[in-house]
Amino acid sequence: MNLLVNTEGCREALIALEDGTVLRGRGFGAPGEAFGEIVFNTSMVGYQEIVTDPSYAGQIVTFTYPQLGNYGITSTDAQSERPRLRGVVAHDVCRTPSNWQCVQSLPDYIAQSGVVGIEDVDTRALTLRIREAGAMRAAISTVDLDPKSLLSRVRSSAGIGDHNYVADVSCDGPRVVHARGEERHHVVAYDCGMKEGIVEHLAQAGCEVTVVPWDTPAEDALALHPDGVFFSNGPGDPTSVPHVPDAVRTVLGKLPVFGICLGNQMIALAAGGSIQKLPYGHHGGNEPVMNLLTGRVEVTAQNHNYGVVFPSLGRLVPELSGGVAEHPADGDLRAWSRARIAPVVRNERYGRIRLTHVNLNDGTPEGLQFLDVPAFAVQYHPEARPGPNDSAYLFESFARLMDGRDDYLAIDVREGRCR
Ligand SMILES: NC(=O)CC[C@H](N)C(=O)O
Repeated sequence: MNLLVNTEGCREALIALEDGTVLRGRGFGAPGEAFGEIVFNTSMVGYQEIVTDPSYAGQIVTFTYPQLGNYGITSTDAQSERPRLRGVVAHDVCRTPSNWQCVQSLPDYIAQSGVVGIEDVDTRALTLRIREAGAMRAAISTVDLDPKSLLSRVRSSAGIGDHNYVADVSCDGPRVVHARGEERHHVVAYDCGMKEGIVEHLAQAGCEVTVVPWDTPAEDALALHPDGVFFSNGPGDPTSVPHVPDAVRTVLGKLPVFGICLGNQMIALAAGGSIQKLPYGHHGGNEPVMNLLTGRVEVTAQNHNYGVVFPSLGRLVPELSGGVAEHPADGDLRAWSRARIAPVVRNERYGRIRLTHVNLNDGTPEGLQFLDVPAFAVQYHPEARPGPNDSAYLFESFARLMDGRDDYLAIDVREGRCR
């Protein structure tokens, strides 16, 4: 019998939310305090990929799956060099993981990076609060155990939009990742907090990838003579990120462009579109999305709080939108998926832009294709770290766009499967 008692998990801790919710639990990870925006993630596996996803910078993540850390931390699954989120909220955390690849426990891993965790929390109740009140400011503390005091400090803390988190998580200088197998194209990838899984998928699609810092002038990127430019995922409020929409604008029309998540938002902003904050975002591994060009539904991995307002990109072109001249009055884009139409708007800067993907849970836009310049983007995560591989074909789509093909998006999902 193992008589060793691990006292590390016995620290008392509080979590306080801006709406007045305060829950008591036990600390794990680093002791101390974490202030940030609270969101919930519904993935059932993949906590290592989630805690190392740079898009969570500035956020506290509540895991709805009740047990966290069972298979430990491996040397292969991290999406960046260290945990990037501010805090972790869990129901039950495992300190004795079991997995042949395990190199460390989750609590030790996040402690090393100063990330504070709280467990023994009713994460279902907490998630219902976030669903009702929306993503909001919150704090975990193992030092301030007075609910009133912690709550008032949460209410006077900075909001996520007050800081450009992209600058915190991007790389310091360029690096090159070689294509797997035969090199088909050279891509410059703007690292706004780029997940390692995206770099790998681009390399697997035959791209030599030059990863560059987020604020690289577009002229410097073009001077590398790439075949295409990629704009990555990243943290925070997209309207607080300077430079990148300008870089998109310089590149659009000159070279093929692909964007994922924050990259999609940067491309929409470059086209003069607007961004809205969703109530509690999409953070999980089972969001159904319809590809309006093929009618296929992809089960997707997602992690975003903001979304593009599709009508803000332009007026509908009825002859390319099944004769429809008005955007759906309630803003629910599932009307287009039911009608099996991929509507097209006329954008003042870039001409025709097509809606290619729609979220079937809430009718928000998930993909855009520019018809008069070579560019497309998705709001979700085709690299799926963690998540299903249904959308991995989009990396092959980018390669085909760089080959000059028009039909690059309407490919069978099975052709793009992860190798
Ligand atoms: N994963 C991402 O790129 C997220 C984009 C942006 N920070 C959002 O929350 O919407």
